[in-house]
Amino acid sequence: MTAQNISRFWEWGRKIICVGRNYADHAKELKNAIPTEPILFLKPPSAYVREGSPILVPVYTSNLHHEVELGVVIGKGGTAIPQSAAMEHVAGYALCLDMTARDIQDECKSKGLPWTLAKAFNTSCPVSEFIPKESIPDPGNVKLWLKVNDRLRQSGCTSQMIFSIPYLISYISDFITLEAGDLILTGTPKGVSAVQEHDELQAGIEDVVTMSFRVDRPEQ
Ligand SMILES: CC(=O)CC(=O)C(=O)O
Ligand SMILES: [Mg+2]
Repeated sequence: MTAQNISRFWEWGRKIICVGRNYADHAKELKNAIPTEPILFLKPPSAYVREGSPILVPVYTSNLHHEVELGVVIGKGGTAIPQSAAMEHVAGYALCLDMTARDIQDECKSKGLPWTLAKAFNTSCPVSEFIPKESIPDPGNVKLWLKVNDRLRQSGCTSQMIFSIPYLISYISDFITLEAGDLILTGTPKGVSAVQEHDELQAGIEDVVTMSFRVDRPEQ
């Protein structure tokens, strides 16, 4: 195997592990209980989409939501990683969107079914360029924002997370072995809302990165 460059982590074909309801203000806006333990779900590597390519609205949803999130890129794998060593496993970060077919998620929730079709479809994980670890000295205190067609929809700070990044790395690695190239989506702050075909999404981490994506329908 040729040497892989972590700054192109989306090409590694590794796991995307997502944390749900990690911000109390978002849990409340969807009338969900505040979790006492992290809620986890997965996206496949085929969910990645990079700037220059569109976010495609699945044909089966009429309520596709944006969720802006800080992504943590794992640089060194491990199992049962203690919180005290967790940050040694981080290579860097990425700004991410957890695109969610909210109507499908609501239906799955009411039937007690998994969220796969709501969360893991193609292009459900737009990502920014790789952000080296040194560029975000305190990942527990960074401001995230998202605009749709120039209107601010989400603005939050990772200091509002219920479970910290070291806690999440340690918790996840107790159940799922982390590997270099894995990405952890750390949850979204409040302000999630629907997007439509032709919308322009812009998102950023204050003073660090911005990215933009257009929303489209797949060709039939
Ligand atoms: C209710 C959700 O979709 C959970 C989620 O993904 C989040 O970021 O919170
Ligand atoms: Mg999310």
